[in-house]
Amino acid sequence: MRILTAGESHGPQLTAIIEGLPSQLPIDKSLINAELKRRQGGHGRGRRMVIETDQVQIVSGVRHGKTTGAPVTLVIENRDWKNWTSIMTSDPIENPDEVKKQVTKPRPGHADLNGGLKYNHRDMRNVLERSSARETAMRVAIGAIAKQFLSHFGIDVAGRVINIGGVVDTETVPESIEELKERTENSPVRCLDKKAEEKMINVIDEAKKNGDSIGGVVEVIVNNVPAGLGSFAHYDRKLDAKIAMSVLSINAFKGVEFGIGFDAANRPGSEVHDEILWNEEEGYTRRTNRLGGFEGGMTTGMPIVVRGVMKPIPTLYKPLQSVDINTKEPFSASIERSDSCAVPAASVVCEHVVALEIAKAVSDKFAGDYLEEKIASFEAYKKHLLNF
Ligand SMILES: Cc1cc2nc3c(=O)[nH]c(=O)nc-3n(C[C@H](O)[C@H](O)[C@H](O)COP(=O)(O)O)c2cc1C
Ligand SMILES: C=C(O[C@@H]1CC(C(=O)O)=C[C@@H](OP(=O)(O)O)[C@H]1O)C(=O)O
Repeated sequence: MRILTAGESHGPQLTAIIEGLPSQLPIDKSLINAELKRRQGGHGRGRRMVIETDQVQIVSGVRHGKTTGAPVTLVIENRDWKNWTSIMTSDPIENPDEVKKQVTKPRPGHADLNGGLKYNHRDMRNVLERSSARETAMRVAIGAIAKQFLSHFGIDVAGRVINIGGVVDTETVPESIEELKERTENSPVRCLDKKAEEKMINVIDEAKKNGDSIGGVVEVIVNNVPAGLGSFAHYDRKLDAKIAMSVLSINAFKGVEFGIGFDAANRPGSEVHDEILWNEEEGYTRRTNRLGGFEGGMTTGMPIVVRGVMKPIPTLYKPLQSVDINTKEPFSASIERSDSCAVPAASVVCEHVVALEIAKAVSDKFAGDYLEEKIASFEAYKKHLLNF
């Protein structure tokens, strides 16, 4: 599967092309829109989310509700475009007043300065438009199609928030993924524990009041993954590595761990590795899942448990030292519209980027140009797993 996204945050639209989906895959647009709505929510989001009501348009590759095997093109319009048309389109030479609106004050923590230096943009709007996490709306739409594909293989993906600004949700994940979904859906910060939820909301409100921002940790769980997705044979076929790359590609994500993750450094091997069991109904299973579903770049058949840490949002109302690239003078940050915490939204994004990597791995392993052909290959492999 190959995927390309394009589009500026305040341009007319986001676009994606997905190539390599099998034909005959039913696509339910309302399920994609429901995921887009989930991404727009969460306590701590800024005013932009009041303007946008993200809806996907499918403009190629799907006919009568099913993929044809041709590239699928998705479009999400930016409602905010109408408020930015002049800034986005006026020529600064013809309209010198527009020069005043150029972005010359880079924000520490955002892509502004490095992007300006690299691409020689003295108006760093040319950087921020594309480095904006607006792009994650399209990543969710693509991931929502990946989830629909995975549902035919019984694979289910869900996510939650486990830390905001140091307030940790220590509640264990319920065994039923449906229960996990329902409980996090009813939380404005997408966590499980109600006491932690209240504290997380307070931490976000406090940060906002102080002109500051706050980050956190999200967790994604993937159930019913067969053993053997990915490969040990070459570095760029290791599925845990691909997932790690995808999680780190989410704006503001700075670290990834699987299962007990970094805590593995503090334990002896006997308290890290997952003992192997066998029974007739399930074949090979594990006594524990401390490695989060991966050994040797391949799935073990246990649930995948992956976490990502998001740094606090860079755009602050409280000034941080920076330099105007024209005057070279220090400045105090001007007040701009921004999220104060986007960790709950990012947990939805994380679910979808992980879903896409799993979908690619399933699609690679189970041959077929149409869905039923892939399912037949998957069923044969499941028999092999039981007979091995
Ligand atoms: C869902 C989401 C919403 C975000 N909203 C904002 C925002 O409102 N303001 C901001 O400065 N950064 C926001 N960010 C983070 C920036 O996009 C990110 O820090 C920037 O692209 C620089 O990339 P890096 O932090 O990965 O180095 C958001 C990130 C995500 C995932
Ligand atoms: C538009 C989205 O998030 C944006 C991500 C973002 C950034 O710098 O990453 C900055 C803000 O953009 P704006 O300045 O237009 O308010 C967020 O609103 C979105 O999530 O759909």
